[in-house]
Amino acid sequence: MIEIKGVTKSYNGSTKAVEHLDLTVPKGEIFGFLGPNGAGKTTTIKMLTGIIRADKGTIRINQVDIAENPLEAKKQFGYVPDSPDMFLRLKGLEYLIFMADIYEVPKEVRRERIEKLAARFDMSAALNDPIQSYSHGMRQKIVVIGVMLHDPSVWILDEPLTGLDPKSSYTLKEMMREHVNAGNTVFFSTHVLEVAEKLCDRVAIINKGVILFCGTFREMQEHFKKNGSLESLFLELTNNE
Ligand SMILES: Nc1ncnc2c1ncn2[C@@H]1O[C@H](COP(=O)(O)OP(=O)(O)OP(=O)(O)O)[C@@H](O)[C@H]1O
Repeated sequence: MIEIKGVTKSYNGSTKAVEHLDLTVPKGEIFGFLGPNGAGKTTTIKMLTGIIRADKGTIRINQVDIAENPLEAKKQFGYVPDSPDMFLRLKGLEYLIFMADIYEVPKEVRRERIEKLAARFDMSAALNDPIQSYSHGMRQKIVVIGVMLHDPSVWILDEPLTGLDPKSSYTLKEMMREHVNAGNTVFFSTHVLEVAEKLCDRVAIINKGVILFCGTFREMQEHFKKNGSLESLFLELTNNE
């Protein structure tokens, strides 16, 4: 479960990237975070994951406050950033072992999980190659596998489907659904309305750091239809597909 209350963040003391954000994502839900470029999605995700601190407000993951108890809070979630270009000199397998070590996944468990997840994402044959040699989609997949290795209950994914081929994208979406069906939480950002429509139980729309809507996709469509001033934003999002 994710609870964001009264969260505000400015950069350089002036640019308000996020203002008075309130959001609760319960267990059992895939939650889509939508918004145009520069809306505040990545800033929110960086605060959720403890990479940057909120100026005001509280963020709790499974009841654990990210500012007060960061280590315990970080054990609750797995995070896939918007850019998977990291640890490029490591081989895929070395990266996964590194992730398993950090999260103290026992040796027998990690081997089984690596085999299973690599097979599911068609990555088994690439595990002994350096990440540097991977395509964008393969880098994305190795990061996703690394996150899933410690089996966190909350997944926080920043544009996770960008660059994935249709089969891997299908696999990841299928895994998101399985994860929430098992009583867990998935929070992900996207520009793509179609993905949100098909996959999310609820969505929020953020623009210029402010939440404009939170509810089901169908409710959102109704909301935008009724509110003419929001129509252009809706079109902007649609045009990003
Ligand atoms: N490190 C930073 N320093 C100063 N301003 C920043 C910084 N990071 C983000 N911003 C500003 O904060 C606002 C929100 O940016 P953010 O990256 O959170 O948006 P986003 O919704 O993730 O956009 P995108 O979809 O383009 O990734 C923007 O106005 C951006 O220019």
